[in-house]
Amino acid sequence: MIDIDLTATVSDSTRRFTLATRFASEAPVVALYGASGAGKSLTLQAIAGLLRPDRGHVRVGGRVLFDSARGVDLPPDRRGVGYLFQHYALFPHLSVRENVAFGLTRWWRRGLSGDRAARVDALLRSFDLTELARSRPAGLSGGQQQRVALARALACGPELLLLDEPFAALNPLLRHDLRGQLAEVFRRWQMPVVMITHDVDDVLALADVAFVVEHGQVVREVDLRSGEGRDVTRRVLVPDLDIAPLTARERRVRALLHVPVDG
Ligand SMILES: Nc1ncnc2c1ncn2[C@@H]1O[C@H](COP(=O)(O)OP(=O)(O)OP(=O)(O)O)[C@@H](O)[C@H]1O
Repeated sequence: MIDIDLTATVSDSTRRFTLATRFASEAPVVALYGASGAGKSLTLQAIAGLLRPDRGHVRVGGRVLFDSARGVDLPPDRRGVGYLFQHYALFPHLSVRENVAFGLTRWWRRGLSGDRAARVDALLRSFDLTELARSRPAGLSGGQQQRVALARALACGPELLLLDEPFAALNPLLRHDLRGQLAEVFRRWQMPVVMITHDVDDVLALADVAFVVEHGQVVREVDLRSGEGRDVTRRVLVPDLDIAPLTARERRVRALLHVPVDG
C-alpha cells in the first residue's frame, strides 16, 4: 500500500512551483502519468526523501517515511526505496559491477564483504550482466544500461521501486522491446513500483493503476486491472500482435487519459 499526501514548494530566482499531490493505492504497479513539468519527478523525489515536503505524509506498506504532523522524516538511505533515475545516472568512471555495488554505498567505501559481494554477483547474473561486469557504461547499449541501473536500484533490497521515465533514454523501437523486459522484472521481484511516464503505451503495458498529474496535482485515477486483464502486456511481449487495431480496453484507457485514439 502506498499512501501519499503532500505539499511542497520549490523555487529559484525566476521560478516557483507548488506540488500538492495526493494518491493512495494497493496496486503493485502504479504509474504517475502526465505532461513534462507536471510535477512527477518532484513527487518521486519526495517519496525517496530527496525533496522535503512542507507538510503531509508518505507511507509505504505500513511504514511511515515522512509525516510532518508526527515529526517523522527518514533519511533517504533508511527509506527502503530503490530509485531508477531518468537517463539512469550511471557513473561513467565505474565498471558495471562497481555501479551495481554502489547501491550498497556505505559498504562499498570499505570494500564489499562476502555477503554483499555475493549479492552483487547474484544481481549481475539475474540481469544477465556477468559478462559485462568489467565494462564501463559508455560502451553499453541503452537496454544494457537500463539493466545496470535496475540492478543498482535493487541492490539495497528496497521495499519500493521508483522509476523515473525508465524508457526516456531509449529510441522508440527499443522502448517497445524493453517494456516486456521490465514487466518481467516486476513479476520476478514482486515489489511495489511507482513509475513515472508521459507515454501512454508505458501505462498500458506496465501499470495496474495510473494517476494523471497536472500542474502539481493528481487529477484523475485510472484502474487498468478491470476488463480484459493484462492483455496489453502480452501484446508487448509478442510484437506481431502490435499491428492489431486498438482493443476496446486500450480505447477506453486512452479516452480516460485524454489521449487521442490514434495518438
Ligand atoms: N528547484 C526548482 N526550482 C524551481 N522550479 C523547479 C525546481 N525543480 C523543478 N521545478 C519545476 O517544477 C515543475 C515540475 O518539475 P518535475 O521535474 O517534477 O516535472 P515532471 O512532471 O517530472 O516533468 P518531466 O516529465 O519533464 O521530467 C517544472 O516546471 C520544473 O521546472
